[in-house]
Amino acid sequence: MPRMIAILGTGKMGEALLSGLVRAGRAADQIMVTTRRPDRAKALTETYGVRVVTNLEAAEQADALILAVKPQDMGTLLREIAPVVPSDKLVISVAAGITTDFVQARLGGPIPVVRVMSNTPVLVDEAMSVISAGAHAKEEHLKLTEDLLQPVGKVLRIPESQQDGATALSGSGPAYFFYLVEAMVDAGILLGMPRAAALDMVKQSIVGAAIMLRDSGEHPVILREAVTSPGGTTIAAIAELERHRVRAAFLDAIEAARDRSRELGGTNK
Ligand SMILES: NC(=O)C1=CN([C@@H]2O[C@H](COP(=O)(O)OP(=O)(O)OC[C@H]3O[C@@H](n4cnc5c(N)ncnc54)[C@H](O)[C@@H]3O)[C@@H](O)[C@H]2O)C=CC1
Ligand SMILES: O=C(O)[C@@H]1CCC=N1
Repeated sequence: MPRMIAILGTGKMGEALLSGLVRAGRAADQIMVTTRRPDRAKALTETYGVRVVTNLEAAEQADALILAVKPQDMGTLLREIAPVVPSDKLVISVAAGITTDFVQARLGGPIPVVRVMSNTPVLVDEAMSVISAGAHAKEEHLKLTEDLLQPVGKVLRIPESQQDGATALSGSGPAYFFYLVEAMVDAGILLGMPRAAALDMVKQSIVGAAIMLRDSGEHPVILREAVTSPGGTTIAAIAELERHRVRAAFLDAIEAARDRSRELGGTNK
């Protein structure tokens, strides 16, 4: 395990990872964070007891760097820290679209880079994190990355060529489920239910369905068929979803997210 870890760019994702490291038992004095805003620095120190440092201090002093700035800010950050990052430092990038080649080229030298796409359920130790090794990252670097991420959820190794797809599927994935919940609650309102009651019904349904899917080992088609009585209510709803081409909309939507991930990597200089 790296003795000192630094998170550079501690926004929503950076903080989610920070909270996971702390819950997993890492001492606050073994984590450094960087931010752009002084009020954010104060809040992170007060909440987690971690040291807020500059990007250069983090890059010099930490054994592993987690880069969690937006893809659009990655080029600037890498240019800033490149002069002080030694070639044996593990660099983990969690940014959508940013390739390990992009990071290596800007840091210079044979730096071990691991690309990660996680998601916000890191906050409840139920993240889906997918990881890929850059050209100079070895088994030990993948193992270290897994050790960091396993306490906050599931970790899967994938080829880097699948990272943009995974970003669209599991990185953005939680947002699709929240969107679905919003839409279903609206349907409850349309049917005359109080908002709070509709939200309770939908939340418990999605949690129950998610746990069945995870724990039963059954295929989702089987689970859906078990709900769908012949001539019943569910098939009436499914018929409307099919009529509105909701499945096709998901295929197009996730393809668009994959394309946007590629674009974010490509447009950054
Ligand atoms: N939000 C999400 O669900 C997920 C986000 N990601 C990735 O995580 C990264 C961050 O995303 P969010 O946390 O949503 O964005 P965010 O905007 O909340 O966080 C980025 C943070 O980096 C800081 N920052 C920017 N440039 C900096 C610099 N040079 N030095 C220090 N701090 C700097 C910003 O002030 C901000 O606090 C992105 O690359 C995104 O693709 C990955 C998976 C899921
Ligand atoms: O929306 C985004 O760009 C980030 C990457 C995956 C989830 N959120």
